[in-house]
Formats: sequence, C-alpha cells, structure tokens
Amino acid sequence: MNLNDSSLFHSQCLIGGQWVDADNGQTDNIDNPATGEIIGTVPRAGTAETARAISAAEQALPEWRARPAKERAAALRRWHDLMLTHQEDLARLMTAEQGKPLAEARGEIGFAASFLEWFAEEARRLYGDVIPSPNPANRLLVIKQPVGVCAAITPWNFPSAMIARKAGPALAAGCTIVIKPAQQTPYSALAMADLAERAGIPAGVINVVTGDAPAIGKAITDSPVVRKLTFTGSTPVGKLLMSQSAQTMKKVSMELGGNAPFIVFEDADLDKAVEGLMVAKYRNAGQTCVCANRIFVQDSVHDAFAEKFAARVAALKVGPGHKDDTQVGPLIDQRAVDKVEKQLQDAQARGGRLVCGGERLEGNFMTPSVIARATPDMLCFREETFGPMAPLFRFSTEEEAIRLANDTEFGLAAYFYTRDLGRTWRVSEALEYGMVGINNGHVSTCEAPFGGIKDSGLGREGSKYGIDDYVETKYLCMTVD
Ligand SMILES: NC(=O)c1ccc[n+]([C@@H]2O[C@H](COP(=O)([O-])OP(=O)(O)OC[C@H]3O[C@@H](n4cnc5c(N)ncnc54)[C@H](O)[C@@H]3O)[C@@H](O)[C@H]2O)c1
Ligand SMILES: O=C[C@H](O)CS(=O)(=O)O
Repeated sequence: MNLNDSSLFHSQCLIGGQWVDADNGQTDNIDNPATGEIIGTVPRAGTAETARAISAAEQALPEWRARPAKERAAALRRWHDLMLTHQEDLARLMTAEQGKPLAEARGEIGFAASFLEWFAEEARRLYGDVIPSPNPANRLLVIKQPVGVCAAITPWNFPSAMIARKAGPALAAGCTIVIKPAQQTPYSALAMADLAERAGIPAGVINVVTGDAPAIGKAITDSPVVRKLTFTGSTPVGKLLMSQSAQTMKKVSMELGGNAPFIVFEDADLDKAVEGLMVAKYRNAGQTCVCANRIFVQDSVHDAFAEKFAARVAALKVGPGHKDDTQVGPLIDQRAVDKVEKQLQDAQARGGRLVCGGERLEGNFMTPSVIARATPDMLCFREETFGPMAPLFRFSTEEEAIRLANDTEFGLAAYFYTRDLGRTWRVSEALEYGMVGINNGHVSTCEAPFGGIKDSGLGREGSKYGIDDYVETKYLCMTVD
C-alpha cells in the first residue's frame, strides 16, 4: 500500500500496549472491494485475546480516570492533530479496505477527528450539581464519574468516524475501551490506535481486537468488567448484543439500521432538492445508515423532479476509490450487490420502471439507479437498501406523505424539502425519527446529537449529549451538623 508512513499499516491486534498475533496464529484475509485483491491479513482473535484486552483496559482505568480532565483533553487534542497530520495515509488505508472515493475518505478522517476535538472540549465540562436541601442539616450534591471499562463494536461503512464517535467521549469521561472493528475494515482502526499511542494515550486505555466477531462479542457481553457496550451496525446484531448484555446489566448505546424517507413537496426548490438527494442517496455508494431509502415526490412536481434527478444520477462516475474522478465506488462485497439487485428486480416485477442505471459491473460495482412508479408493496419500501438505488414514490397530500414516511419500524433519519414555514413545523414534529433534515441532505456533525428511535437504536452520539452515556450520575447526601 502506498503510504507516506508505512508504520501505520498494522497486521496485529493492540492489547495492553502490545501488538500481538492471535494465540493460535490464525489470520483473516482483508481484500480491496474494488479489485478483490488481498491487501493483507489481521489476527483471527477470539475469547482469550478479548479477555486479555478487557483485563488491560481494567488495569489502565485507575490512572486514566484519575488524570485531571484537562490532561485527558490535551491527549485527545494531540490524537486529533495526529489524525489530521496523517489524513492522507488514513484515507488511503480506508479506500483500500472499504472502497469509498478518496475524497470521501479524506472527509471521513476530518469528520472522525472532529469528534476527538469536540470531546476534548467536553471533557472539562462534566459538571455536577449542588441541590438546595429541604433539611438544613444536609447538603445534597451530584457528581459525574466515568462508567469504567467500555467496549465498542463498529461497522465497515465508516471505519474511522464510528470509532472516534465512541472512543472520543469514552476517553474524555475517563473510561478505557476495547474496540472490535468490522472484519472487513480493521486497518483504519489499527492505524487510529497507533496514533493514539503516539499522542501519549497510555497502554491499555485503547485496545483493538480483530477476528471472530461472535466470540469477541460474547466475551465482551459476558464480562462483568465491561460496564458499557456501544454498538453501531445492523438492527439484528444490535438486538442480539443488547440481549447478551442484559445478564451483566451493561449500559448500551445502539446506532442501528435506517430506512430514511426523503420527501419533496410541491413548494420545494426542486434544484436544491435534487442536490440534497444526490448527497443523501449516493454518499458512500448509498452505504450509510442515514441514506435516503424511499423518495416521496408530490404529484404536481413528480415528473419535473424525476427528470432533473435522473439526469444527475446517470452522469455519476463509477469506479475504484483511488481514481480522482470517481464519485461512486464499489459496494463492500458481492452479498451487498446481490441485495440491491434483488430489490431492483422485485421493484420491476411489481410495476416499477427503471429510469436509469442498475447495471452490475465486474467486481462489486453497480451503476446508480432510479426506479419510478415505486409502491409500498416493494422490498425497497420495507428494507434498508444500503446501495445506490433510488425508488421514487408519488403522493398527493401532506398527510399521506407523513403516513408513508412513518410506515416503518425504523426511525433514524428523515429529510424533506419545502419553503412553507407552517409545513416545516407540522412535518418536523410529525416525523417519527431521531434526526430530520429540512432542505438539507446531510445532517451529521459532531456538534449535533446523532441517533434514532424504534428499531434504529438507543442513545445519542456527538453533541453535548454524547458524553452522558459514558458517565454515572452519583448523588451525595451530606449531613453537616
Ligand atoms: N446508526 C448508525 O449510526 C449506523 C452507522 C453505520 C452502520 N449502521 C448500520 O449497520 C449496518 C451495516 O453495517 P454492518 O454490515 O457492518 O453491520 P453488522 O451488524 O453486520 O456488523 C456491525 C459490527 O458487528 C459485528 N458483528 C456481527 N455479528 C456479531 C456478533 N454476533 N457478535 C458481535 N459482533 C458482531 C461485525 O463484525 C461488525 O463489527 C446497516 O444496517 C447500517 O444501517 C448504522
Ligand atoms: O452510516 C453511518 C454514519 O453515521 C453516517 S454519517 O456519516 O454519520 O452521516
């Protein structure tokens, strides 16, 4: 791999400050989704290695939590700075293992680093309370203390940002952490951990274990030492991990699947709506949890909007992420391409009309598609597509649009375009989602609370709320006479 600093490319786990192989020497191959070539291996670690990582995090906890918040903040700031210094190498690693265009990978590194900066600042504002006591002999106080040893299990689609969005608040609060990255994208996580070491974050504060996901997950959820699990991934796996965590009563944060509606009302600025949808639908080749999954267009503007949108989609450049002109990279694997193709075929079998794209290319590539005449009986209405397919649904009234948009068990992100102030408030309050973009197709930023409701999960990441999941609130009742 063409890196300026080749030492950032790690093929071992990081446990207690040591770079180690799996106990049995077994490894997993990591491939480049654009070419299928093997770019390296990582340890296929399991239960025993995870237990040692948890133990290392436990041993590192007392010193790290006792550090003044200002010192923890300074370490996070140094980590942030190093990520930006090595942004190009981190982006190249990400594009090689995940496939996204280099420009998007560079953007993700900046996005990831922003969480380290944000929580470096939040670390020094973990305030408690002094409560006026009804009894003059007593003094009532509230203090915030770190939860303790945490664990993070992260997905392949944002291999750096999802780690920073968890490790940032955890370390800021004084916690230590064991990270299991997605099996498809371990190198981004390992490089981030290397930079954390260079930032002076002590051994054992951050540990990264790659390999047998179910075994690693079980070791994490079974351990009473791990007091919090933060998971980002599919809803089925999130529910499994949540149930596994019940026996040890862990705090859990769940950032799960989505099924985002994107509503274009007749009074919308259609050009701006097209621009917003291009981002909301095709970012990361449609492989984001907040991607527009169902596009609802009001009857009177449907044809004009569809024509403008399809023209932009047909012009998208598909190719490997390392090429400068690539706008849409490969999907993560053949299974992902199969899923999109199945939804395309189902839509056309049920009366949908393919307006453009939908062609499978060699490898994991697929041309971005637009389906017209989509209906709620289609798979693409109920299932998260997680690929470059845009089904257009018609609607007549505002009430119908809201009913259709809310007709899902998911509740992560939703988007709508209008220039009517009353409609803005009515629709924003009626949509059953954790995040709503109004005349905006890309809502994520470290300053704002990211998360969903219903089957899209629990908790919020980023913002002033994001650190709450990593602290315990302790009440002190003090009799002073
Ligand atoms: N809400 C969000 O912020 C968010 C962000 C990114 C992805 N996602 C969701 O994630 C899904 C796609 O990502 P994915 O394919 O990596 O999801 P996934 O659930 O298959 O995997 C996510 C992580 O869980 C691990 N995992 C899988 N089975 C496990 C088990 N039995 N025990 C322990 N760990 C296990 C994987 O190795 C990976 O690290 C989509 O549904 C997407 O919507 C949500
Ligand atoms: O897919 C998951 C990410 O959280 C999407 S975003 O980059 O935060 O919008």
